[in-house]
Amino acid sequence: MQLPMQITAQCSRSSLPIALYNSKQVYAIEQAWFAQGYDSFGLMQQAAWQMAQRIILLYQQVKTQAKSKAKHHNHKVSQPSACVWVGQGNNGGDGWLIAHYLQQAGWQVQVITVGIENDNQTNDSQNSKSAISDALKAQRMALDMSCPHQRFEDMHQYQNKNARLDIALQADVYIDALFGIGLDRAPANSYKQAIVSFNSAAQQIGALVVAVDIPSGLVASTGQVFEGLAIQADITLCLIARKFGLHTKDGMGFSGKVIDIPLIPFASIEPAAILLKDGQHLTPRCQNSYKGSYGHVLVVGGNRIDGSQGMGGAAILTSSSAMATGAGKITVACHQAFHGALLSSLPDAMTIDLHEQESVEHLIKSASVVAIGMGLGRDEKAKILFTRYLKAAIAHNKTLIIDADGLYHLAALQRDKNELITQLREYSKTHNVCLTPHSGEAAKLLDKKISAIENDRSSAIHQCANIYGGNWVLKGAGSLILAQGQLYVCGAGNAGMATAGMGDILSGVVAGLLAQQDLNDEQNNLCQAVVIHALAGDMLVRQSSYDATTYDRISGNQLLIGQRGLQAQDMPAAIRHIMQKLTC
Ligand SMILES: NC(=O)C1=CN([C@@H]2O[C@H](COP(=O)(O)OP(=O)(O)OC[C@H]3O[C@@H](n4cnc5c(N)ncnc54)[C@H](O)[C@@H]3O)[C@@H](O)[C@H]2O)[C@H](O)CC1
Ligand SMILES: [K+]
Repeated sequence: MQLPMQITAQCSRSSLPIALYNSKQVYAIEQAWFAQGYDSFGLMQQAAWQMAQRIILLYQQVKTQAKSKAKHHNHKVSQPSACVWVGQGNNGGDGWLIAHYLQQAGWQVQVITVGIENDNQTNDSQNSKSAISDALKAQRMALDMSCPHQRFEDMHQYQNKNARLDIALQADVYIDALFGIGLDRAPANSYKQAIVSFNSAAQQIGALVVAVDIPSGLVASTGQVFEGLAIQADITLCLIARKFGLHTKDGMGFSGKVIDIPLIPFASIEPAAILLKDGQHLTPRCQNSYKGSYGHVLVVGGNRIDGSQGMGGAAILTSSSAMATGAGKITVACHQAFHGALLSSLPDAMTIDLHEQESVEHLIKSASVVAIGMGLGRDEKAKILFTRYLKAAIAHNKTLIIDADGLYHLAALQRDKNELITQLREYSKTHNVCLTPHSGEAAKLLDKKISAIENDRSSAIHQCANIYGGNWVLKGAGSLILAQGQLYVCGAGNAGMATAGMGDILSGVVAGLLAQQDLNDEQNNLCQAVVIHALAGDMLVRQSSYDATTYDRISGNQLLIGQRGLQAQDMPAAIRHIMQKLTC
C-alpha cells in the first residue's frame, strides 16, 4: 500500500544511529523489567493499548489520503474494521488485546486464531490465575467481550487457498500477531498456510497491513525468512527495542515502515548492532593544501589471464570512485592491455604494469593506501602477485583494502595454513585493514556454504574478523560492517546495487576516503565509506529511506535511473554529489 506522507513522517528517520537488538537481548530487557516487580501482563496490556491507538491513527491517515485522492466523496461513514491473526504465544496475546481495544473503540473486529487446536483451550482448566499465561489472559479478556473469532483451520481458506474470500476476512486493516521474537524455525502446516492466506487476502482487499513487533516469518535475530515466506507488512510496530533482523537480509523487504513503540526504559544492554542512518559531516578543505594532503591510492588489479578478455573494468571502476571520493592521486597497477582504456576514462590516473613486480613494490612504498584484488584473477600467477604485493604493503605499513580476487587468494592462503594470515591478523591490530566480501566470498573465506553465511550474517562477519583480523563489510541487503569490534548495519542502499562492479566501486570509496588525511577518524572510516556508497546508489534511483530533501533528489527533467539498469559506472558522479552534500 502507498502510505501517506504523514505516516512515513512518523517512522523513525532521525539521523542519529539506532541501536539494534536480537531476540535474546529483548527477552533479557523484558525479564529485567519484570524482575523489578512490574507485571508482564501489564506490559502486554500497555503494548497492545499503544498499538491499538497507533493503528486507529494510521487508519485515519490512510482514509484521509484516500478521500483526498477520490474523485467523488463518499460521505457514508463506515465502521472501520480489523482482521487480527493471532498465534499461540505472547505476540498472539498482543493481538487479542489489540482486537479487544479496537472493539472498545467501536471497530468491527474479527480474530483469526492459528495453531490453536480448539476453543476449549480458552476455557483453560488451570484454575490458579497465576498459572494462566499472559497470552491466555489476553485471549480470555477479549472473549469476555465476545470478540468475534474463528479458527483458521476451520476456514475454507485453509483447505483451499484459492477459495473465494470468506466475508470474515473483509477488513480495512490486517493485523499480524502470529509470531514475534519467538519465531525460531520455518513456519509449517497451518502457520505456513496462514501466512500465505493472510498476504493474499490483504493484497486482494487492499488492506493496510500492520505487523505486531516484527512481520511473522522473519527471524528477529538474523533477518532470515524461510522459503521467502513472511507477512508482507506496510507498517511494523516495533516493541521495546528495534530488532536487528528488521534491517538486514530479508528484513527490509517485509517490514515496511518501522514505527517504534518503546514501552519500557532500559540502558545497560550492549546492542547487537548500530543502524547507520546517515553520513558524518565532512570538514571543508583548507585553502592551503595540495594533492599530497589527500593521499595517493594504488589500485592493484585489472589483470588479463592468458587468452581471457581480462578484467580491466574492475580496476577502472575502483579508481574512478576513489577519485570521486576525493583521493589526491591515483595509480593503477593493471595489465598494460588496459592502460589505454583506463586513461581514456580516467586521464588523471597514472598507470604501471601489474606484472612489473619490482616497480609495483617500489610504488607501494610511496602510496598511502593499497587497494588490491579487483579483477586480479585467480590463477597461480595472480596468487604470486597477490602474496608478494600484500607482503610489501605490510612491510611498508600501508592501509589496505582487500576485495574480490584478493579475498579468493586470502581464503586459499588460510586453507594452506600460510603464515601470511597470522601476519595479516597481527598487522591489522595496529594498521587499517579493510576487507569487503559479499556472501559468496565470505563462504570461501570461512570454507562454508553460502546458505550458512546468509542464515546468520552477524556470526559470519565476526568469524571472518576472528580468523583474518581487520575491519569488515559483509555486503548485501543491509550490509554489515564490523569495525573495531562494533557491528553496524547500513540502513541505506537498494536492490539496484546488486549489479556487477558495485563492489569495485565500494573498494574505491573506502580507499579514496581513507587516503584523505585531512579528515578525522569520525569522518574517514569504513562505516562512512559504506554509507556514502549506499546513499549514492539510493540517490541515483531517487529513493532513499532518508528524507529526500537531505540529498536533493536530482530535480528537473533529468533522465530517471531505476533499480533496473543502475550501473556501477553511474556511481562516481553520485558519489561526488554525496561528498559535496556531506561537506556543505
Ligand atoms: N509480557 C511479555 O513478555 C511481552 C511480550 N510481548 C510480545 O511477545 C512476543 C514474544 O512472545 P513469545 O511468546 O516469546 O513468542 P512468539 O509469540 O513470537 O512465538 C510464539 C511461540 O511459537 C513457537 N514457535 C517459534 N517458531 C515457530 C514456528 N515456526 N512454528 C510454530 N511455533 C513456533 C515458539 O515456541 C514461541 O514461543 C513479542 O514479539 C511481543 O510481541 C510484548 O513485547 C509485550 C510484553
Ligand atoms: K507479528
